[in-house]
This record gives sequence, structure tokens and C-alpha cells, in this order.
Amino acid sequence: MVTVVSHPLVQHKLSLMRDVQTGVKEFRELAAELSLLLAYEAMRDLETVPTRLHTPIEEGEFPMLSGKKLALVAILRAGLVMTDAIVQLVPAAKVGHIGLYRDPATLQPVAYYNKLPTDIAERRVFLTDPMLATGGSASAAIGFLKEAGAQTIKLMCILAAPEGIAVIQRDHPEVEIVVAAIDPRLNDHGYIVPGLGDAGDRIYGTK
Ligand SMILES: O=P(O)(O)OC[C@H]1O[C@H](OP(=O)(O)OP(=O)(O)O)[C@H](O)[C@@H]1O
Ligand SMILES: O=c1cc[nH]c(=O)[nH]1
Ligand SMILES: [Mg+2]
Repeated sequence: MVTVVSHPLVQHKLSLMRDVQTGVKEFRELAAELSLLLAYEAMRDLETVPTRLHTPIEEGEFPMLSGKKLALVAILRAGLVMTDAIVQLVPAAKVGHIGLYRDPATLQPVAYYNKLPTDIAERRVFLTDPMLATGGSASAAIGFLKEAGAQTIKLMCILAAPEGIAVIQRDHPEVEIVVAAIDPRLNDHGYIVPGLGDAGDRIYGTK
């Protein structure tokens, strides 16, 4: 399943991120703000349980989060800005990191780091990467999560290409994707068109 978050606030912030005039500081802030809005949608189906408590006025039963605990997992580098933002909403979540970069010649993901919560099998996992292009990186990361025992995984992205979505649906059909927009295509270098450029470089100012 793919959920495109078509809310005007999300679309406005995404357009600002696309703008080549947007500098590193603003780009990073926008990525963090958008991540919170995506998380609001991605976490819509979290379970709650009626919980008895006293307001200053009266006692009653009120919904509180229950069910499986959460894990946020970032695909390095760019996914880090998303988990750093989202953990503010769900401070009890554990955070994992999967280091991957895409070889510029082959477009294949190269893994260099993997540190996941040991109890990931008992947690709902939200995997973050701003860009889903060929889908190679996200598919490999989901493979690592499954090897570690993860059962319930949602993939949160800012921008996707149809090619990347098709790869996730082929390799991991049970994984839900939550994304702000799906652009029409990839160019010959595997960049999303019109896209927003290289997310990692724009977040960290490395180009
Ligand atoms: O869907 P794919 O074709 O695999 O491409 C997407 C990947 O490319 C980017 O990372 P990059 O390799 O630039 O590494 P970085 O985050 O360290 O900059 C992006 O953040 C994704 O991880
Ligand atoms: O358009 C793209 C494709 C892959 N990675 C990015 O950061 N941007
Ligand atoms: Mg990457």
C-alpha cells in the first residue's frame, strides 16, 4: 500500500525543498518539519487503550498509546534528519541505523553500517529515507530489518519515483510506503525528476 500525503502544508514544504535556491539550513529544517507531518500520517493506526485518569475536573477514561512499542530506523545519511525529528514525537522509541550509500556507477546500494535495537522483532518499525529512487537502498534496508526479525515495517519517504515503489512492492509487498509525492521518473543517473537533487548533500552541505 502506498499513502501519498497530499496535505497542502506537506506539498508547500516539499516545493520549498525542491527549490534550488533553498539553502542548507532551511532545507534541513523543512526536511525535519515534513518528517513530523509524515509521521502523523504513518502513525495514524497506532493502537490506543482507554486509560483511567483524573482531569482537574473529573475522573474518566482517555486514550493512551498501547500495543507494540516503536523503533525508528534511519538509512544513513539522509534518513537521520527524519528520525531525529520524529523521535521528538515518540520519545520512547528506540532508534536504529543502517548505513548505505548508492554506488554512483552501478546504482547498487553498498552497506557499511548496521546497528538495530536488539528487540526489533517486538517493535513496529518506521524506516526513514527521504528519497526512494531505484528502490535498491530501501529494499536492502528492509532485507536487513527482516533478517533481524522485524515483523511490521513502514517505509517513510519524502519523495519517490515509480521505479522505487515498484521495487518495494515486488520485494516486500507487505511494507506500507508513506510519501509526500511521487515524481514521474528517474534520469540516466538514477536521480528523481524533477525531484529535489541529492538529499544527503543538501541536508549536510556536502556539495
Ligand atoms: O533508491 P535508491 O536508488 O537506492 O536511491 C536512494 C538512496 O540514495 C540516497 O542516498 P545516497 O546513496 O546518496 O547516500 P547518502 O544518504 O549517504 O548521501 C538516498 O538518501 C537513498 O538512500
Ligand atoms: O534523486 C535522488 C536519487 C537518489 N538520491 C537522492 O538523494 N536523490
Ligand atoms: Mg543513502
